[in-house]
Amino acid sequence: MRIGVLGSGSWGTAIGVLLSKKGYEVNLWDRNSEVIESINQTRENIRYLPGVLLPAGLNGVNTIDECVKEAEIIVIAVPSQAVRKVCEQLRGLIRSEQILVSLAKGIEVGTSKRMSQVIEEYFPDNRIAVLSGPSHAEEVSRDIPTAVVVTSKERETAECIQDIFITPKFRVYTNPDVVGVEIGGAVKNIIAIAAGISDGLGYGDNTKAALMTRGIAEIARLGEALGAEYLTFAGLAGIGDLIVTCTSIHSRNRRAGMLLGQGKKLEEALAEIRMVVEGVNTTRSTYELAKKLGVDMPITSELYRILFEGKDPRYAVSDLMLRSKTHEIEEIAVKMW
Ligand SMILES: NC(=O)C1=CN([C@@H]2O[C@H](COP(=O)(O)OP(=O)(O)OC[C@H]3O[C@@H](n4cnc5c(N)ncnc54)[C@H](OP(=O)(O)O)[C@@H]3O)[C@@H](O)[C@H]2O)C=CC1
Ligand SMILES: O=C(CO)COP(=O)(O)O
Repeated sequence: MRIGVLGSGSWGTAIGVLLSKKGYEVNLWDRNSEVIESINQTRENIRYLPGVLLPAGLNGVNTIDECVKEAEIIVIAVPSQAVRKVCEQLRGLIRSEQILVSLAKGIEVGTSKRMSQVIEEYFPDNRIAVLSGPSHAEEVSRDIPTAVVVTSKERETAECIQDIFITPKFRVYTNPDVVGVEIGGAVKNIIAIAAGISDGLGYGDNTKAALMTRGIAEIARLGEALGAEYLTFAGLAGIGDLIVTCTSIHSRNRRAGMLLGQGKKLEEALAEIRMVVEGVNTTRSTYELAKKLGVDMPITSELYRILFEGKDPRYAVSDLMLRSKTHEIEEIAVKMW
């Protein structure tokens, strides 16, 4: 089987390593031909995944056409705001029997669309799957045990991708809740920036636990308003990914937050990280979406003010603490009192 991976950033490369180690022939494309040349010559992605040997079955290619032409599976591994641009480039190159797998975790700015919705706009006749969950590229590429989830509208598509991606070190579960899996994967990045800010300000474990727990509450509120199943947020794409992103040294979202908490400006933080920090754009799109749907998302709203209106993070924390007092879980309060 041949698989085409679009985007040789850290995640595209790590997934390329996993699939080629499993014996598939993997073509890896990137818009930057120097990266591809360097990958083919040195067998390492020095910029995005240093220290990981790229197997011989992982082949860098220079054109998107060459990458997808003979592939049965096409993996889209670019940042979320670039998914539409890549779909534009794929127009006329895709056959209806090819399965498209989205790895991007974000919500599109301007349309508030999930990534599978963007892809479906361009390729309505193709089967589409989404792979998500707690999975840092630095660990997956080094065979560190990881568990993720794959979702699709069709059970067969999810199970097909499960079979292709699963390894003894990369356990893949299926979940039919496309909305829940995509919302969990996208919105946890907002909470991870907030958790990083808390660390950068020198706050403690209590603060972070509060942010994570109240964070999953607002993620689930948004998800349910969009039709997701509440229990998905108790799973790998929900609390699982939230835990790893809020606590890992590998998380770019958390690291960006730490720099903001230490007093850096957003532009300075992003320039220092030099990789995508999905939570920034997703804060904008989620803030707009929550406003439109009338969903209360206090952490997202405060982060929006910090990122885009220059609010001092310390005032944001105290404004969160001083909100009017309320029940922890409204449904339980109504049921039991
Ligand atoms: N890294 C991880 O551990 C994980 C990441 N993800 C998700 O995967 C997605 C990709 O992230 P990741 O690989 O980490 O990002 P990186 O920042 O590591 O790499 C992004 C890659 O996408 C390329 N790119 C950026 N814009 C475009 C564009 N318009 N057209 C084509 N290529 C483009 C970049 O090219 P260039 O160098 O030229 O800018 C780079 O090769 C994100 O949504 C992320 O949330 C999900 C799970 C784990
Ligand atoms: O989604 C991820 C891990 O599951 C990657 O998170 P970061 O983009 O914050 O590094």
